[in-house]
Amino acid sequence: MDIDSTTQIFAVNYYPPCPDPESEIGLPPHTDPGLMTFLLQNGVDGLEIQHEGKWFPVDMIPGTIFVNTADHIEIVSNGKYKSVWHRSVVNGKKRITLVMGNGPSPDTSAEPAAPLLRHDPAKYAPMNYME
Ligand SMILES: O=C(O)CCC(=O)C(=O)O
Ligand SMILES: [Fe+2]
Repeated sequence: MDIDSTTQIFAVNYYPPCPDPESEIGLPPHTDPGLMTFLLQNGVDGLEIQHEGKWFPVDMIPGTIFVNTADHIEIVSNGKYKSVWHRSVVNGKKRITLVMGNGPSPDTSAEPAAPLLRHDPAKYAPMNYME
């Protein structure tokens, strides 16, 4: 995969305090495009990741950056690293997150890395960022 030029996405998420967290969702389940996503937060937890069909809260260590594997890593690694399904729940506190997504340029075709195909068939067809 050619990564001479890249796509960087920067997003700020604001989750206001919610009086009824049980019946609301901050951000619905999704995976991120790109290779990896870096996330910082204001000390208030709310991110959850899915593992074997169940949701688990991320107990973020203060002062650290949380790194999520994203869609292109799954393709390039031929499925060895999965793109993590995640969502955000709300609670009674204001929550702010800074999210930085990193990936190849939009027209770059991502495909399973050739050395990984010596013993295994390709599980993904080549596709570009927008697909
Ligand atoms: O704010 C969060 O906890 C997650 C944000 C997120 O997943 C995203 O912006 O893609
Ligand atoms: Fe995300």
